[in-house]
Amino acid sequence: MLSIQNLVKVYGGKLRALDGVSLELGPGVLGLIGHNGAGKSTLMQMLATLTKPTSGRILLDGQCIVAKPELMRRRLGYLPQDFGVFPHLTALEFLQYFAALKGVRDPARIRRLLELVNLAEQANRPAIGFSGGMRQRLGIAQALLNDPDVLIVDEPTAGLDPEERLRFRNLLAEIGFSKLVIVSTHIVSDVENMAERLAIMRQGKLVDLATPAQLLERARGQVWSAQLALDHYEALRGQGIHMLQAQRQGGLINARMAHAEQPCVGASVSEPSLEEALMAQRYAAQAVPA
Ligand SMILES: Nc1ncnc2c1ncn2[C@@H]1O[C@H](COP(=O)(O)OP(=O)(O)OP(=O)(O)O)[C@@H](O)[C@H]1O
Repeated sequence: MLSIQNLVKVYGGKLRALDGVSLELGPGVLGLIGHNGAGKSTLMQMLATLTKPTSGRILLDGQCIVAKPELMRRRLGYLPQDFGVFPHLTALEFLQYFAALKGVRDPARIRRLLELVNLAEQANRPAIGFSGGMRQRLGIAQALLNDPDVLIVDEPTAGLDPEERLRFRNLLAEIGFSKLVIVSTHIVSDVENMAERLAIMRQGKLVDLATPAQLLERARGQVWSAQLALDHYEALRGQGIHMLQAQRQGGLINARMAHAEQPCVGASVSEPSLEEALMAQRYAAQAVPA
Protein backbone atom coordinates (compact mmCIF):
# COMPACT_ATOMS: atom_id res chain seq x y z
CA MET A 1 0.00 0.00 0.00
CA LEU A 2 2.70 2.49 1.05
CA SER A 3 6.21 2.03 -0.24
CA ILE A 4 8.85 4.32 1.26
CA GLN A 5 12.00 4.21 -0.83
CA ASN A 6 15.37 5.52 0.27
CA LEU A 7 14.15 8.81 1.75
CA VAL A 8 16.74 11.44 2.51
CA LYS A 9 16.08 14.85 4.05
CA VAL A 10 18.95 17.28 4.41
CA TYR A 11 18.50 20.47 6.42
CA GLY A 12 20.88 23.41 6.20
CA GLY A 13 23.10 21.76 3.61
CA LYS A 14 24.44 19.01 5.86
CA LEU A 15 22.16 17.78 8.68
CA ARG A 16 20.66 14.47 7.52
CA ALA A 17 17.34 14.37 9.39
CA LEU A 18 16.53 11.29 7.28
CA ASP A 19 19.34 9.21 5.91
CA GLY A 20 18.06 6.61 3.44
CA VAL A 21 14.86 5.30 5.05
CA SER A 22 12.98 2.50 3.25
CA LEU A 23 9.82 0.73 4.46
CA GLU A 24 6.96 -1.30 2.96
CA LEU A 25 3.67 -0.83 4.80
CA GLY A 26 0.16 -2.28 4.68
CA PRO A 27 -2.84 -2.16 7.05
CA GLY A 28 -2.11 -2.49 10.78
CA VAL A 29 -0.42 -0.35 13.40
CA LEU A 30 3.23 0.56 12.91
CA GLY A 31 5.00 2.01 15.93
CA LEU A 32 7.74 4.44 14.93
CA ILE A 33 10.17 4.58 17.83
CA GLY A 34 13.15 6.81 18.37
CA HIS A 35 14.64 9.36 20.70
CA ASN A 36 14.13 13.08 20.25
CA GLY A 37 15.76 14.15 17.04
CA ALA A 38 15.82 10.63 15.51
CA GLY A 39 13.85 11.86 12.49
CA LYS A 40 10.36 10.59 13.31
CA SER A 41 8.52 13.88 12.82
CA THR A 42 10.40 14.58 9.61
CA LEU A 43 9.30 11.19 8.24
CA MET A 44 5.70 11.69 9.37
CA GLN A 45 5.53 15.16 7.84
CA MET A 46 6.88 13.74 4.62
CA LEU A 47 4.27 11.00 4.56
CA ALA A 48 1.64 13.66 5.27
CA THR A 49 3.02 15.57 2.24
CA LEU A 50 3.84 18.62 4.38
CA THR A 51 7.50 18.48 3.51
CA LYS A 52 9.33 17.03 0.53
CA PRO A 53 12.28 14.68 0.64
CA THR A 54 15.65 15.86 -0.61
CA SER A 55 15.68 12.54 -2.48
CA GLY A 56 13.77 9.26 -2.47
CA ARG A 57 10.23 8.25 -3.30
CA ILE A 58 6.97 7.50 -1.49
CA LEU A 59 4.52 5.37 -3.45
CA LEU A 60 0.88 4.99 -2.46
CA ASP A 61 -0.53 2.02 -4.35
CA GLY A 62 2.21 2.49 -6.92
CA GLN A 63 1.87 6.25 -7.44
CA CYS A 64 4.38 8.76 -6.18
CA ILE A 65 2.89 11.15 -3.63
CA VAL A 66 5.93 13.40 -3.70
CA ALA A 67 5.03 14.30 -7.26
CA LYS A 68 1.26 14.10 -6.66
CA PRO A 69 0.56 15.02 -3.01
CA GLU A 70 -3.20 15.27 -3.60
CA LEU A 71 -3.31 11.47 -4.02
CA MET A 72 -2.20 11.12 -0.40
CA ARG A 73 -4.13 14.04 1.03
CA ARG A 74 -7.43 12.52 -0.08
CA ARG A 75 -6.66 9.29 1.75
CA LEU A 76 -4.81 10.65 4.76
CA GLY A 77 -5.75 11.46 8.34
CA TYR A 78 -3.08 13.32 10.32
CA LEU A 79 -2.86 14.22 13.98
CA PRO A 80 0.27 16.32 14.45
CA GLN A 81 2.27 16.60 17.65
CA ASP A 82 1.13 20.13 18.40
CA PHE A 83 -2.51 19.71 17.53
CA GLY A 84 -4.63 22.58 18.85
CA VAL A 85 -8.39 22.93 19.06
CA PHE A 86 -10.23 26.22 18.73
CA PRO A 87 -11.13 26.75 22.37
CA HIS A 88 -14.43 28.51 21.84
CA LEU A 89 -15.85 26.09 19.30
CA THR A 90 -17.80 23.12 20.60
CA ALA A 91 -16.67 19.63 19.60
CA LEU A 92 -19.51 19.51 17.08
CA GLU A 93 -18.70 22.93 15.58
CA PHE A 94 -15.02 22.03 15.38
CA LEU A 95 -15.78 18.89 13.38
CA GLN A 96 -18.30 20.72 11.21
CA TYR A 97 -15.63 23.28 10.39
CA PHE A 98 -13.09 20.59 9.38
CA ALA A 99 -15.75 18.62 7.52
CA ALA A 100 -16.42 21.71 5.42
CA LEU A 101 -12.69 22.16 4.75
CA LYS A 102 -12.30 18.52 3.75
CA GLY A 103 -15.45 18.47 1.62
CA VAL A 104 -17.20 15.92 3.87
CA ARG A 105 -20.92 16.52 3.44
CA ASP A 106 -22.49 13.74 5.50
CA PRO A 107 -23.60 15.21 8.88
CA ALA A 108 -24.29 11.69 10.19
CA ARG A 109 -20.55 10.97 9.88
CA ILE A 110 -19.75 13.66 12.44
CA ARG A 111 -22.20 12.10 14.89
CA ARG A 112 -20.71 8.64 14.31
CA LEU A 113 -17.21 9.95 14.87
CA LEU A 114 -18.18 11.72 18.08
CA GLU A 115 -19.55 8.40 19.28
CA LEU A 116 -16.45 6.52 18.14
CA VAL A 117 -14.16 8.79 20.13
CA ASN A 118 -16.55 8.83 23.06
CA LEU A 119 -17.37 12.52 22.89
CA ALA A 120 -21.04 12.35 21.87
CA GLU A 121 -22.19 13.57 25.25
CA GLN A 122 -19.76 16.49 25.12
CA ALA A 123 -20.65 17.45 21.54
CA ASN A 124 -22.09 20.82 22.52
CA ARG A 125 -19.44 21.78 25.05
CA PRO A 126 -16.73 24.29 24.07
CA ALA A 127 -13.32 22.62 23.76
CA ILE A 128 -11.83 25.10 26.22
CA GLY A 129 -13.07 22.90 29.06
CA PHE A 130 -11.72 19.64 27.58
CA SER A 131 -8.97 17.56 29.18
CA GLY A 132 -5.86 16.68 27.17
CA GLY A 133 -7.32 13.27 26.37
CA MET A 134 -10.60 14.72 25.16
CA ARG A 135 -8.72 17.12 22.90
CA GLN A 136 -6.66 14.26 21.48
CA ARG A 137 -9.81 12.24 20.83
CA LEU A 138 -11.35 15.25 19.10
CA GLY A 139 -8.15 15.45 17.06
CA ILE A 140 -8.53 11.83 16.01
CA ALA A 141 -12.17 12.43 15.05
CA GLN A 142 -10.96 15.31 12.89
CA ALA A 143 -8.31 13.07 11.32
CA LEU A 144 -10.92 10.39 10.55
CA LEU A 145 -13.48 12.69 8.92
CA ASN A 146 -12.56 11.69 5.37
CA ASP A 147 -12.45 7.96 6.27
CA PRO A 148 -8.70 7.80 5.58
CA ASP A 149 -6.79 4.68 4.56
CA VAL A 150 -3.67 6.03 6.25
CA LEU A 151 -3.75 7.57 9.72
CA ILE A 152 -0.62 9.29 10.99
CA VAL A 153 -0.38 10.21 14.65
CA ASP A 154 2.64 12.01 16.08
CA GLU A 155 3.44 11.60 19.82
CA PRO A 156 -0.19 10.80 20.63
CA THR A 157 -0.23 10.46 24.39
CA ALA A 158 1.84 13.45 25.52
CA GLY A 159 -0.01 15.13 28.36
CA LEU A 160 -2.62 12.41 28.82
CA ASP A 161 -3.37 10.77 32.15
CA PRO A 162 -3.09 6.95 32.37
CA GLU A 163 -6.77 6.28 31.77
CA GLU A 164 -6.87 8.61 28.79
CA ARG A 165 -3.74 6.95 27.41
CA LEU A 166 -5.36 3.55 27.57
CA ARG A 167 -8.54 4.70 25.85
CA PHE A 168 -6.62 6.50 23.18
CA ARG A 169 -4.39 3.49 22.50
CA ASN A 170 -7.39 1.18 22.22
CA LEU A 171 -9.01 3.54 19.78
CA LEU A 172 -5.91 3.59 17.55
CA ALA A 173 -5.57 -0.19 17.79
CA GLU A 174 -9.15 -0.64 16.59
CA ILE A 175 -8.64 1.73 13.68
CA GLY A 176 -5.58 -0.36 12.80
CA PHE A 177 -7.77 -3.45 12.27
CA SER A 178 -8.49 -2.21 8.76
CA LYS A 179 -6.33 0.88 8.09
CA LEU A 180 -2.65 1.71 8.12
CA VAL A 181 -1.96 3.57 11.35
CA ILE A 182 1.51 5.01 11.95
CA VAL A 183 2.14 6.10 15.51
CA SER A 184 5.33 7.92 16.32
CA THR A 185 6.55 8.01 19.90
CA HIS A 186 9.57 7.79 22.14
CA ILE A 187 7.46 6.08 24.81
CA VAL A 188 7.61 2.35 24.11
CA SER A 189 4.58 1.54 26.26
CA ASP A 190 2.47 3.71 23.95
CA VAL A 191 2.77 1.18 21.18
CA GLU A 192 3.94 -2.13 22.64
CA ASN A 193 0.48 -3.64 22.97
CA MET A 194 -1.03 -2.32 19.78
CA ALA A 195 1.68 -2.18 17.13
CA GLU A 196 2.10 -5.19 14.89
CA ARG A 197 5.56 -4.00 13.96
CA LEU A 198 7.99 -1.49 15.35
CA ALA A 199 10.27 0.62 13.20
CA ILE A 200 13.24 1.81 15.24
CA MET A 201 14.90 5.04 14.14
CA ARG A 202 18.23 6.42 15.21
CA GLN A 203 19.98 9.49 13.79
CA GLY A 204 17.86 9.59 10.67
CA LYS A 205 18.25 5.88 9.91
CA LEU A 206 15.85 3.00 10.23
CA VAL A 207 17.92 0.63 12.34
CA ASP A 208 15.34 -2.12 12.85
CA LEU A 209 11.91 -3.26 11.74
CA ALA A 210 10.48 -6.13 13.76
CA THR A 211 7.49 -7.39 15.71
CA PRO A 212 7.55 -6.81 19.48
CA ALA A 213 7.96 -10.60 19.90
CA GLN A 214 11.04 -10.63 17.64
CA LEU A 215 12.60 -7.76 19.55
CA LEU A 216 12.01 -9.55 22.84
CA GLU A 217 13.44 -12.77 21.43
CA ARG A 218 16.61 -11.03 20.30
CA ALA A 219 17.17 -9.50 23.73
CA ARG A 220 16.77 -12.81 25.50
CA GLY A 221 19.94 -13.63 27.43
CA GLN A 222 21.06 -10.01 27.53
CA VAL A 223 19.06 -8.75 30.49
CA TRP A 224 20.20 -9.71 33.98
CA SER A 225 18.98 -9.09 37.48
CA ALA A 226 20.87 -9.14 40.77
CA GLN A 227 20.67 -7.85 44.31
CA LEU A 228 23.78 -5.79 44.88
CA ALA A 229 25.40 -3.94 47.72
CA LEU A 230 25.70 -0.24 46.88
CA ASP A 231 29.50 -0.31 46.39
CA HIS A 232 29.20 -3.36 44.11
CA TYR A 233 26.49 -1.59 42.10
CA GLU A 234 28.69 1.46 41.71
CA ALA A 235 31.70 -0.66 40.77
CA LEU A 236 29.71 -2.40 38.02
CA ARG A 237 28.51 0.94 36.73
CA GLY A 238 32.08 2.14 36.73
CA GLN A 239 32.99 -0.88 34.58
CA GLY A 240 30.45 0.29 32.00
CA ILE A 241 27.67 -2.19 32.77
CA HIS A 242 24.42 -0.61 31.59
CA MET A 243 21.88 -0.32 34.36
CA LEU A 244 18.29 -0.63 33.13
CA GLN A 245 16.71 -0.26 36.51
CA ALA A 246 17.82 0.23 40.10
CA GLN A 247 15.59 0.05 43.13
CA ARG A 248 16.73 0.21 46.71
CA GLN A 249 15.25 -2.47 48.91
CA GLY A 250 16.29 -3.26 52.47
CA GLY A 251 19.77 -1.79 52.11
CA LEU A 252 20.50 -3.57 48.80
CA ILE A 253 19.93 -2.49 45.23
CA ASN A 254 17.68 -4.57 43.00
CA ALA A 255 19.42 -3.98 39.71
CA ARG A 256 18.52 -4.93 36.16
CA MET A 257 21.38 -4.78 33.71
CA ALA A 258 21.93 -5.08 29.97
CA HIS A 259 24.98 -7.12 29.10
CA ALA A 260 25.95 -9.74 26.53
CA GLU A 261 27.31 -12.04 29.27
CA GLN A 262 26.70 -12.51 32.96
CA PRO A 263 27.82 -9.15 34.40
CA CYS A 264 28.72 -10.46 37.87
CA VAL A 265 28.60 -13.60 39.97
CA GLY A 266 25.06 -14.19 41.21
CA ALA A 267 23.33 -12.25 38.41
CA SER A 268 20.54 -14.28 36.87
CA VAL A 269 19.26 -13.96 33.36
CA SER A 270 15.86 -12.29 33.25
CA GLU A 271 12.94 -11.91 30.82
CA PRO A 272 13.29 -8.46 29.22
CA SER A 273 10.45 -5.99 28.93
CA LEU A 274 10.10 -4.46 25.47
CA GLU A 275 11.62 -1.21 26.69
CA GLU A 276 14.58 -3.13 28.13
CA ALA A 277 14.93 -5.08 24.89
CA LEU A 278 15.21 -1.83 22.95
CA MET A 279 17.69 -0.40 25.44
CA ALA A 280 19.78 -3.58 25.28
CA GLN A 281 19.76 -3.39 21.49
CA ARG A 282 20.87 0.22 21.63
CA TYR A 283 23.73 -0.47 24.01
CA ALA A 284 24.85 -3.42 21.91
CA ALA A 285 24.90 -1.17 18.83
CA GLN A 286 27.00 1.40 20.71
CA ALA A 287 29.46 -1.30 21.73
CA VAL A 288 30.00 -2.46 18.14
CA PRO A 289 29.97 0.63 15.90
CA ALA A 290 28.57 -0.15 12.47
N1 LIG B 1 12.83 22.56 9.84
C1 LIG B 1 13.99 22.11 10.29
N2 LIG B 1 15.15 22.79 10.05
C2 LIG B 1 16.33 22.32 10.48
N3 LIG B 1 16.50 21.18 11.18
C3 LIG B 1 15.40 20.47 11.45
C4 LIG B 1 14.10 20.88 11.03
N4 LIG B 1 13.20 19.93 11.44
C5 LIG B 1 13.91 19.00 12.10
N5 LIG B 1 15.22 19.31 12.11
C6 LIG B 1 16.30 18.49 12.69
O1 LIG B 1 16.22 17.21 12.11
C7 LIG B 1 16.50 16.18 13.08
C8 LIG B 1 15.32 15.24 13.17
O2 LIG B 1 14.22 15.94 13.77
P1 LIG B 1 12.77 15.32 13.96
O3 LIG B 1 11.90 16.40 14.53
O4 LIG B 1 12.34 14.68 12.70
O5 LIG B 1 13.04 14.21 15.05
P2 LIG B 1 12.03 13.44 15.98
O6 LIG B 1 12.51 12.04 16.05
O7 LIG B 1 10.64 13.66 15.52
O8 LIG B 1 12.23 14.16 17.37
P3 LIG B 1 11.09 14.71 18.37
O9 LIG B 1 10.61 13.49 19.09
O10 LIG B 1 11.89 15.64 19.24
O11 LIG B 1 10.06 15.41 17.55
C9 LIG B 1 16.81 16.92 14.38
O12 LIG B 1 18.20 17.06 14.48
C10 LIG B 1 16.13 18.27 14.19
O13 LIG B 1 16.78 19.26 14.95
